[in-house]
Amino acid sequence: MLNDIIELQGGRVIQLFDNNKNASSSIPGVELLYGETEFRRWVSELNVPVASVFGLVAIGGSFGRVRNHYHQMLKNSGLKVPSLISSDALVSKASAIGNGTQVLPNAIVASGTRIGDACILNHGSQVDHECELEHGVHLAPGAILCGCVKVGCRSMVGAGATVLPRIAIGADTIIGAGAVVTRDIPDRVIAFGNPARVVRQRREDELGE
Ligand SMILES: CC(=O)SCCNC(=O)CCNC(=O)[C@H](O)C(C)(C)COP(=O)(O)OP(=O)(O)OC[C@H]1O[C@@H](n2cnc3c(N)ncnc32)[C@H](O)[C@@H]1OP(=O)(O)O
Repeated sequence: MLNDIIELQGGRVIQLFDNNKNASSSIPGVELLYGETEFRRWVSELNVPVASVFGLVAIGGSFGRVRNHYHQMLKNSGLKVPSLISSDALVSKASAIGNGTQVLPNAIVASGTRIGDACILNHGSQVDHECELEHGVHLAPGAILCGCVKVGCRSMVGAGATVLPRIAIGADTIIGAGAVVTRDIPDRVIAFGNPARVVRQRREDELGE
């Protein structure tokens, strides 16, 4: 989908990178290189100014920490890391969206919201007035944040979950798909159900590198 949005906006993907040696290119005609060393070599051999090339991290799921890491790596390499907003999303001019954040088709962002860097607002997600999302948050498809909700760094709100007004969700937390969140949820836990209850802590190895 990111490639579709990029092409619709007149851009073109020229290179893909992955850490997984078994991965293959998802875009016909676009080469896939592996690992950070290859990335740095590619940047050093660019025959255009590095700041004229855009970079984006395409890592979803609950890997906010990994997404933030590579977002920072792209920025440190000198690439431009803009937000990518689908023309089929509805984003209030009175909202602030951070670098590297991706807003996919049918997402809605209301006025007075503040969204950090390297976030994903997936298809059909809704962020109502005056919400605050820290860096690396992922709203899965159809997740709904009512007004004045806060979501901490790297947390994920699962598909179709609803978070009631003025609720605060901590950092590195996952709200399970379909949950209805009626109370504040702390850092680094998994919570789901209606009403959502904390089910367990997240282990270090679940947070990514
Ligand atoms: C484009 C995209 O696809 S973006 C990605 C979108 N992905 C999502 O929205 C997924 C969000 N993740 C979830 O909802 C996951 O199920 C998690 C994170 C809540 C799983 O948490 P875990 O602690 O690992 O739970 P686990 O999978 O071991 O399941 C434990 C029990 O909870 C139940 N359970 C798991 N998730 C949920 C849920 N969201 N709501 C209700 N019950 C659930 C399971 O059925 C299982 O029940 P059982 O013990 O009776 O068999």
